[in-house]
Amino acid sequence: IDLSVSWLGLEMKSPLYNASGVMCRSVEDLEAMRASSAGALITKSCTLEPREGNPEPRYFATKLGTINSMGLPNYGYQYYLDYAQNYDYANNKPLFISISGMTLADNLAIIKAFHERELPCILEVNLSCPNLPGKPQLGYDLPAAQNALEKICEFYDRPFGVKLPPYFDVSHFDQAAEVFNRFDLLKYVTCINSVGNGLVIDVDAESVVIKPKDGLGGIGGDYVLPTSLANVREFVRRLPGKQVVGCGGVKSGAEAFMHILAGAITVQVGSCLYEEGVGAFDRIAQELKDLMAAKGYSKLDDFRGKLKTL
Ligand SMILES: C=Cc1c(C(=O)O)[nH]c(=O)[nH]c1=O
Repeated sequence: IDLSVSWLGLEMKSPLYNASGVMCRSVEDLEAMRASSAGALITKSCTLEPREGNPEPRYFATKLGTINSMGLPNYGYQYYLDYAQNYDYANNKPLFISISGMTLADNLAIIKAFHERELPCILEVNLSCPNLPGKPQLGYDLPAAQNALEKICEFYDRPFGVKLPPYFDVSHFDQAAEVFNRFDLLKYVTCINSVGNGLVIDVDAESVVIKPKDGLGGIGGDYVLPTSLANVREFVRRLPGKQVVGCGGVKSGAEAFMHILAGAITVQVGSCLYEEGVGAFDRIAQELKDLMAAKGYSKLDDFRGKLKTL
């Protein structure tokens, strides 16, 4: 059973890696990811300056998933640029860098800094952080997203990706795809980021469970699986020549299989990785292999994008 993926001129031994934000803020986290059986690693979205993030508690897990309002805590882009500069690309799994500047100017400055160093890492522009009080998600402001992509593509000349929020209306899939299809160097989209501004309530305490935004936070885990699968399948249909990375609700081989059946090129693990640790990559990969074997598949392309309709 072969789980390898070849895309973006990269080779991955496993389709599984972390969702940005989980196990990727510090060098220790990144080294744990690099030492794991994940097929790649992506850094925590970074800003121009280091950020503490939102007040705690800002993360909570339930039986069905997670809620987070971290508020973009990160060590500032220079920290991740240093890591990317010292990374041994020839002998390691692919490295992705997530970028989420507080303003367009910040995003352009960070991307320029990476561009100047001509590193093999792949940039992923986050259009979907739901947890910055007062900051609308670029992914939900398509003219602004298009403007940002135009400004980036004025100078950035290498393949890159974007991290998308979930969309819930077919007209929005159409409108978003119309923007993304304008940019040849935009080679992939990652669907989805957390489902923004959910509210988890503790009945006993009669209280919210996280402090920021009076309890509102991005939702992940089982709660979001059908939404993430729909976003993957709808963007695969609408973005010819681009790839879609599946993210959302992956906790076993079955969900990884679903994402790939829906057309995902690779699959990210967020909430489950946060709760279980890097062992999740070994377990999920084995479950995926067992599922493939039971179905007579020997490689991912045997079933990728072949979701049947009725
Ligand atoms: C980059 C900020 C994000 C955060 C955060 O740092 O609050 N949480 C998410 O679920 N998704 C994000 O994109």
